[in-house]
Formats: sequence, C-alpha cells, structure tokens
Amino acid sequence: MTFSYLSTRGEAPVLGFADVMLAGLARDGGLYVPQSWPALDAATIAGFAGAPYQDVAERVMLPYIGDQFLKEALPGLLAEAYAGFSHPALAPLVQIAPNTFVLELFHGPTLAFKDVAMQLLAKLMDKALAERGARATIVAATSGDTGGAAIDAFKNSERVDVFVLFPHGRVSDVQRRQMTTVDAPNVHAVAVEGDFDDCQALVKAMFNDHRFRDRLALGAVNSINWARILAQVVYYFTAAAALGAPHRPVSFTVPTGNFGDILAGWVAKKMGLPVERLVVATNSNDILARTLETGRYEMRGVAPTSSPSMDIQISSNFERLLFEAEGRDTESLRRHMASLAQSKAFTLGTGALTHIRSEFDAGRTGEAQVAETIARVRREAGYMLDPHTAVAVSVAERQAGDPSVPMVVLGTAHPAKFPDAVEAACGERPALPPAVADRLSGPERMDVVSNDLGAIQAFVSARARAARENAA
Ligand SMILES: Cc1ncc(COP(=O)(O)O)c(C=O)c1O
Ligand SMILES: N[C@@H](CCOP(=O)(O)O)C(=O)O
Repeated sequence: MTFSYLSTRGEAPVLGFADVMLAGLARDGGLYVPQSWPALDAATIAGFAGAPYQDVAERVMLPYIGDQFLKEALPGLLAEAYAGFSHPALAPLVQIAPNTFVLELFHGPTLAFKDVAMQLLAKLMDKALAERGARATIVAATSGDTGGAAIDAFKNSERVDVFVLFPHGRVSDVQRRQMTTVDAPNVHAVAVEGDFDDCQALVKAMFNDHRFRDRLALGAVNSINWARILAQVVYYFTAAAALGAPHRPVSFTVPTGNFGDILAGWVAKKMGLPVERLVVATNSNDILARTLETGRYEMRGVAPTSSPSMDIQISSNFERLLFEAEGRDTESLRRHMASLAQSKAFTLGTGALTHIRSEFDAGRTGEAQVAETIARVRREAGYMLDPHTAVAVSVAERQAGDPSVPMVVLGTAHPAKFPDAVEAACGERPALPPAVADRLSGPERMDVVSNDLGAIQAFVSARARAARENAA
C-alpha cells in the first residue's frame, strides 16, 4: 500500500484504496479521504482534450490507487465498465446557450450520472473481492437513481448481494421499475416507509453496528464510498479540457443532494484543474444553500419536489469538505456531527465558512422556476432538460460571473426518467430509449419494510443468509 486514506473522524484505521472501497463507511462513522491531493500538470490536462474517456479516467484515478493488482487491472476494468454506454464520448457536452453547456452524464444503462461511477465500482469491487476470495453484502440508500444504477451494475456479480433502500412512493415510476424489474437473485429492492434521509440513516446505522457489519461483510456503493467520488472526478477533466483547460478556466453548476457530485468537482480543482466557480444548485430542499448563506447547517424537514433525487437534507459528503475546511481537525468534526445527531444542526466556524464560500457559490430553485426553465430551454434551444438538470440551469442563469468563462451544467439524468414532470412543463412527453423501455417491462419484485433498524437488519440478514447458502 503506497497511498493511504484516513477517516474524517480520526478514530478508524488508516487504509489503502482497495480496503477503503470495500469498507465503505469508516468504522468510526466517518468518511475516508485521501492522505493528500495528487496534482496533474498543465501538459497532462491539455492532453485530455479529445482523448478517449477511459484513458483520461486511468490517468486521473491511478495516483489514488496504491494496490498493485488494481493498478494493473484498471485499464481492462475501465474498458469493460464503459462498453455498454450508448454515446461514444460517454459524457458529451451540448451547448444550450452562449457559453453554457450541458455535460450529459446519462448515457449509461439506467440513464443517470450514477452509472458512470457505479459500472466501474462494480468491476473494481468484484476484482478486489476475488483477490481476497470474499463476498460482500451491499446496503445502499437511494432517492431514486443510485438504486437502479447499483442493481444494474451488480446484477451479474457472483460475490455481492445488493439491498437497496428507497423511500416508498417517493421515486418516479421509471426509477422504481429500474429497481424492481431486474430478475436476479442477488438484488433486493426494499421500499422503506420514510424519506431518503431515513434510508440513509438506516444504512449508516447498519455500518455502525459492528457485529452486524462484520457478520455480513457490509459494503457501500453510495457516495460515502470514496471510489464513487473518484470515478466522478474524471468527467470534470474531460469537460474542461474540451473547452480549453488548462489554458482557459471553466465553471460548473451541479444539481446537488448528497454533495458527492460537486465534491468530485472540487477534487478536480485540488488536482490542478482551473475551475473558476463551483455552484451548488438545490431545489426547495435547500439546506446547502442556506448553510453557505448563514453558516448554520440546520435540518428543517424535506418537501417532495419534481426533482425527487435531490430531496435530501443530510448531504453525506459535506463532511468531507468540512474536514478540509476545518484544517483536518477531527475533534471539531466529531463535535459537529454529534451536534447534528442530537440537535439536527451545527454552526460552522468563521474560518471554515470563509474557506467554503471562497470555493463554492450556491443557489436554489423553486418548482415554478424548474417548469419555466424546462419549457423555455425546450423552446429556445430545442433541448429537453430533466427536472434535476433544470434546477441547475436555472441557478446557473442567475449567477453573476465573467461571461467569457464557459459554464458547464451537469446533466445528471435523462428527461425520460421523469416524463410526467417534463410533460407538465413543456407539453412533450420524453420517450425512453427502446432498449431501456424493454428492460422495464417485466413483473415488479420488491418488499415493503417499516422504517425500523431492527426490521431492516432482520430482513437483510435473512435474505443474505439464504443467498450465501445458495451460493455455497
Ligand atoms: C438525477 C440526480 N441529480 C442530482 C443528484 C444529486 O447528486 P449528489 O447527491 O451527488 O449531490 C442526484 C442524486 O444523487 C440525482 O440522482
Ligand atoms: N440522489 C441519490 C441519493 C444518493 O446519493 P449517492 O450519490 O450518495 O449514492 C440517489 O439517486 O439515490
């Protein structure tokens, strides 16, 4: 192991990449972060323009991977992971207004940006488990997109059982069917009587029950897993290089919920990418926008919106940013997290807030603005936005910045995942690509479980035991 990772809470073992990937959440409840931020020089970044996506991914990811067997396997795993994407560029840029671009991240099998990291993570995890002769039980929380992406990516894995917890009745029909129509014995869609934050809290509680965690060899595929973030750093480089980086700075606006995708942009900047501005775009569930305004991270309840995947309060990855903004002070981080658990809020120190404000801007968009943006962009640019991307386009339009700097909005989902909201906004119903529609036509299979840790643990234990007995 030549490159190591430490927990934001400072009380878990320091690990290498493969162990961090298999651990998911650190044993002290924190998130793993790299020991340092490897830099790429200007010539390397310039060379990314027009290069195959897989080559850029290899160059960006390798410095973070100390395990020799994974270093050697990476090029082959990248080729396998991205073979099924429907666009040759994988993550193409489309111009929708002067100097404004959508980075389309939805050309994978489940039509959301999650596929980009998840397809690769499945290959990396299977490789690391095979190397150890081990199996894992993945528990994941989803507000709609991570679940389908995880189920698709792991459905053929012989070493992994996947349990996806989603908020019952709060995901779109397409999102639900992507989780419930996959006929594979190792994947389990679990509808929880609660919201996404409940699902995420249940996942973290399962990890923090060390006996349960060890007995089932729990693994994570949410963005608490560092490997997810790392794989998402790559497309910031491909997009910026295509627009002239490193000789020209580029800004990004990111539809944000769990803070994973935008954190990946911040990592790219730490690695030397000339990122002018990173803009956090939220829907009316605006805890992050409020935090940047007031310095207080305060939970207030979640309202369902037309961008359900962003209906989130506890943005897991904000902890990684806070760790850096507070000078890697693990004690202070633990105090903030204890305050969040006890009183649903914490207040940032002045230094940390100033630091975060110097790196990020933020804005929120209401439902009417989302619909107006979808309709107007369709009319004026002939381009159909999904509601999540529309949140970000609307926020980007209101940013005052240097107009000569290109603004890239991350296009995180295909509009056909949210046909009702898109049709209501612009009068046209987006169609699913036929291959995707075919996959969703089978019978649905899911279990409804109450929002109760004991009930969920009993369910996961029983199903995982049965799967292991079958596999033996
Ligand atoms: C379509 C879509 N857009 C945006 C987001 C927000 O991304 P993040 O949670 O990484 O902030 C999500 C969920 O993660 C999503 O599914
Ligand atoms: N919006 C996400 C929520 C989970 O985010 P993750 O990036 O931490 O997996 C979803 O669609 O499930």
